[in-house]
Amino acid sequence: MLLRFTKMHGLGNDFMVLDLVSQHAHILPKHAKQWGDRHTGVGFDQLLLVEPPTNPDVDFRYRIFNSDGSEVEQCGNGARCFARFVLDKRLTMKRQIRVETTGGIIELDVRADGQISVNMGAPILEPARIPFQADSQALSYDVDVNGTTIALAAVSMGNPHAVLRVDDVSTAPVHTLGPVLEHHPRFPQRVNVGFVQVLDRQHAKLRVWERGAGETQACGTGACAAAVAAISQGWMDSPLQLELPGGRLFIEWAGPGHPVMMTGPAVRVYEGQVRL
Ligand SMILES: N[C@H](CCC[C@H](N)C(=O)O)C(=O)O
Repeated sequence: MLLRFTKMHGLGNDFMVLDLVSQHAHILPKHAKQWGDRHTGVGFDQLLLVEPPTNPDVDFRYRIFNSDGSEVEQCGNGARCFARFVLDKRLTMKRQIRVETTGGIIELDVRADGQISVNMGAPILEPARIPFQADSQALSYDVDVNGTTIALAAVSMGNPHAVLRVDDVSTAPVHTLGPVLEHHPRFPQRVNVGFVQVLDRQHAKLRVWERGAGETQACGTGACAAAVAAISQGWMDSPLQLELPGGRLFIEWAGPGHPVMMTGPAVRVYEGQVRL
């Protein structure tokens, strides 16, 4: 069967989006891996599935697969593209949308200026729920990597993140330390790895090695996790701007127990069809 899809991106973090409200198909991890290949497939960082809700209190369900085929709990840039998609496809007329993901319920606000604000929920800091192996919760943890001690923050936005402070993102070991930490045994479900360079109290640069996708042009949940780590450790204040290789995200967080608010763009690139 032929399936219609839309190719989209949020600051260069790119997605194949499938409407499984109007279309009916059983998508498997192998499809994400096959279609995610940038030479023999569509090519994307993540595959997003838009489905009817399983919960009467929300408008849709949205599932996320990395290009390595792994299904994950949350995707911030994908959430904005999801909101743009369901409006453009007239799957809803609402501009405030509640959607359930494996990582929890998030609320999206499609603003008149085209930017999309997402209530990403409160960050999870308890090690066991991230999950991250640690004797107790802390703002920063020392992790041994092949005999070298790495200081990092551990934060979940529904999906797990490690955040490291660096002096200069352009020389950060994203492609060497990133994959090693992604697979570190203290992160039993692997981890996304953010490298943040603080510029001042309200501006920073960020690069992210994503679990299951490698370095991406932007990572929404990574930006939220980096903001939580920077504010918690007294490096920065809310609201703040994070400059990623693909562009800027605006983050607000009022502290523990409060939700992280993320605002940014979502862009449609082209429509296509794939054969299942
Ligand atoms: N690679 C992530 C999922 C995509 C997150 C990212 N694209 C975002 O915008 O939040 C993970 O395995 O948890």
